[in-house]
Amino acid sequence: MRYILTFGYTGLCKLNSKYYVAKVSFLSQQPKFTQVTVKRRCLIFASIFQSFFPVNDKSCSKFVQLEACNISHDVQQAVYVDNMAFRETKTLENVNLQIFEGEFLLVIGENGSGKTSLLNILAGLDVPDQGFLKWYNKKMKPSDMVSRIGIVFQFPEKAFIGDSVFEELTLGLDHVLPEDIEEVMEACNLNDISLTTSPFLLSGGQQKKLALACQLLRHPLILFLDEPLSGVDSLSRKCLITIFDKLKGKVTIVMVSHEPAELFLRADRVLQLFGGQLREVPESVVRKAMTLRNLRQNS
Ligand SMILES: Nc1ncnc2c1ncn2[C@@H]1O[C@H](COP(=O)(O)OP(=O)(O)OP(=O)(O)O)[C@@H](O)[C@H]1O
Repeated sequence: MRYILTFGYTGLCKLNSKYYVAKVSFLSQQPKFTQVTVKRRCLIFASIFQSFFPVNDKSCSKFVQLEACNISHDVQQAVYVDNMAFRETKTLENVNLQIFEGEFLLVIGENGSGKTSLLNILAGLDVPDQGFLKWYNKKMKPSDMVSRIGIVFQFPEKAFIGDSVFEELTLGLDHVLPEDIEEVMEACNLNDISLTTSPFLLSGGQQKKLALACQLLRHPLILFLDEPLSGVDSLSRKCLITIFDKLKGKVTIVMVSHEPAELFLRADRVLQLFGGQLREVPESVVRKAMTLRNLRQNS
């Protein structure tokens, strides 16, 4: 079998000598095809792609010939951090961490414990003073990672630059189908918002959902989410959690939260930042915390 794929969830296919991008939607999980000019071929993470769109003769519709090259099955670690310290914020010391492809990692910790600092380093926005960090066993260059990392900041409005919701959603993207926009807006419970509205005029919760919608349109390999549920109402909370459930296992998610009730049992691992170091919260502790919470809610 031959196929060419660009990074992530985007497949390149050939039909009648023309190339098409097969975008596999996070949300509907259906491939959509858009004609493109091929600029480069590169390594793909077949395991991720296949979880969405199993690549075999049956799953490719008749008219799609998936072509050629370079498939890597051995990429397991999305992020590897060795003995890292970040002293600028006086928060992180000797942090060791491996994040696996497709994992949903939840990082908890008190205010000021360094969760955002850690996220910024993992996303390549800050450089540690000590230790090192690599993505995908160095198979991806940091410059390539930039476009493959999605980050939703704690205060996303600080990062908005578009004059309208539409501009914010499509900034830097070549091919955006109107139905893709519609799909993410609906999934993020933003369908009542006009695309011409300024992102700065949205409420805090709407801005958070817009920031996530922007990232979903970009099909990141790793999604970093800083307090995604804070400041959103219960309906939006449910809708965001539904999105996280859909993404789970298909994209690597690193989420920071200090109010993790709904997230505890969804995460594959829960890590706590304490005294500058990361420690794993055992599953038994997570389950006990959830049981106590349920008991309190029901009493
Ligand atoms: N740019 C900066 N320069 C210096 N110190 C900083 C900077 N940013 C954050 N800090 C400090 O680093 C510490 C950790 O901040 P960080 O935002 O990483 O914590 P956090 O766990 O995300 O907190 P919260 O839960 O309140 O969002 C805090 O004491 C903060 O004052």
